[in-house]
Amino acid sequence: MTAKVLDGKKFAKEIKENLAKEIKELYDSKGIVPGLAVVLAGDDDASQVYVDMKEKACASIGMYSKSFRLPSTVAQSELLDIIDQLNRDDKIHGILIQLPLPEAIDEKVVSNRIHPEKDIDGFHPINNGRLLLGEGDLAPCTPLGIIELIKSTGIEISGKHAVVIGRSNIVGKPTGMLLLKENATVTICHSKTKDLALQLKEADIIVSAVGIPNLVRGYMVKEGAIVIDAGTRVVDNKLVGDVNYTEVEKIASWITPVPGGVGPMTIAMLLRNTFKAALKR
Ligand SMILES: Nc1nc2c(c(=O)[nH]1)N[C@@H](CN(C=O)c1ccc(C(=O)N[C@@H](CCC(=O)O)C(=O)O)cc1)CN2
Repeated sequence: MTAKVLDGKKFAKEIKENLAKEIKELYDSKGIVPGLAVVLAGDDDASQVYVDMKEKACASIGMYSKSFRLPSTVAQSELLDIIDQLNRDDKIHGILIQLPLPEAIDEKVVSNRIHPEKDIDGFHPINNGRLLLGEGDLAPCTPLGIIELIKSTGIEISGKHAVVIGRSNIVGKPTGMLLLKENATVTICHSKTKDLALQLKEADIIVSAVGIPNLVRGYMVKEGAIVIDAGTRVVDNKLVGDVNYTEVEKIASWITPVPGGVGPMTIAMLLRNTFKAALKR
């Protein structure tokens, strides 16, 4: 068997084209233009690229965007003031603090300052709590993109055994919750998991999100599994995931590439969350 490729880049483009139509309809019917504010602090190269990508994506679908590019020495109080101002700004429906933040800044304090209705990253404890309860609209973007990719295979998630590798608050845990909401039986593996291969062998769906190249090998994967690679690591100037693609594509039914799989879906879901937040106003 050779796995079919889950082309996140192509799928994200289709989602953005649909959103562009919906944004036009929203403007024509209610005069509302969804607005996203992106706050970047520090000079992390990858973050600069992601913020540029977000600005371009907004412009391409007719969404208003406003960016703040602050030095790594920015005071936490200044960041909080900016968020307070954006919380009050009627043109802004979504606020995103690009992670990682400089070390001196408390990520939790800053993220929690965003009004839950404008928290299009879905990181606020209120939105996390809603996700845990199987309610709410604003879940984190990468996990939402992962679910969309799995659904696009046409394979029913309900009743399947899904194994998520990684327990981060941004990807692993919320992906587990979203899979549970879709009635999968979910196992979350992490650095203390004793026998990863044993867990994976029973998985119909594997989502790996740890940033360890070559973690998921061909022999660990069940024939016909869907394998989603949300890991990212730069090795020799190249972006690589967690999955040994060459080995796993021979066993899986569907597989995401890195790059071009989960990454582009993150931005598509960010735009969709911002649109949803604008609809609620
Ligand atoms: N506030 C947030 N910060 C971060 C998030 C997030 O969801 N919210 N996620 C990541 C970075 N990220 C978005 O912010 C992101 C990562 C990767 C991609 C992407 O499209 N990657 C491409 C490759 C792009 C390239 O480097 O050339 C791919 O995988 O094909 C988009 C967004 C951490 N911070």
